[in-house]
Amino acid sequence: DYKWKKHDLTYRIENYTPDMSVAEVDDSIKRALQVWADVTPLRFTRIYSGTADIMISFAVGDHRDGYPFDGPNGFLAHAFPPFEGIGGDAHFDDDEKFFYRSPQGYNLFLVAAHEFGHSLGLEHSQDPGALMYPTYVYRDIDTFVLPKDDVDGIQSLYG
Ligand SMILES: CC(C)C[C@H](C(=O)NO)C(=O)N[C@@H](CC(=O)O)C(=O)NCc1ccccc1
Ligand SMILES: [Ca+2]
Ligand SMILES: [Zn+2]
Ligand SMILES: [Zn+2]
Repeated sequence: DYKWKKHDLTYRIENYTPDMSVAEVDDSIKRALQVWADVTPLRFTRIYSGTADIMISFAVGDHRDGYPFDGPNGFLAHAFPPFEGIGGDAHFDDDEKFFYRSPQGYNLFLVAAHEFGHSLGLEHSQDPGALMYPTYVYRDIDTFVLPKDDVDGIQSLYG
């Protein structure tokens, strides 16, 4: 079980997608981390330079980590479990169209919340209602509540 040995984690947004405004990306990322902070002792602090525990970036195709992206659709993003170095980092495929609030395309908040589950040590879930289910499902982000399977999963690591 990979898990963070500390509860105060830092994150850094290294670059931005042209699909959304900077403020919309910042808010989506912040709220996606808050989903997990709400149910654990974990706290997330944003930094603007240097190396954060969770380095967040948008990339296309081969971006030199051995897991190249694949153009539109297919893989949307990936994140590394909490081991040293690249562990925790989340990469988003910028060949996707990310949205802030529209049900079309892919909602950045939902994708990021899923990825940060991986960044914190969660694997995929078999529960079709879980956020950590392997494939993206649109959900109304205004009424989004972290499904029980995901709460149980993260609390088994950091409860
Ligand atoms: C084997 C991994 C690298 C596949 C990758 C993933 O799970 N990233 O976390 C991924 O991009 N999965 C696609 C689905 C797929 O490739 O079939 C996805 O939609 N991931 C983002 C996602 C999944 C569930 C809820 C929200 C977002
Ligand atoms: Ca893709
Ligand atoms: Zn990557
Ligand atoms: Zn995943």
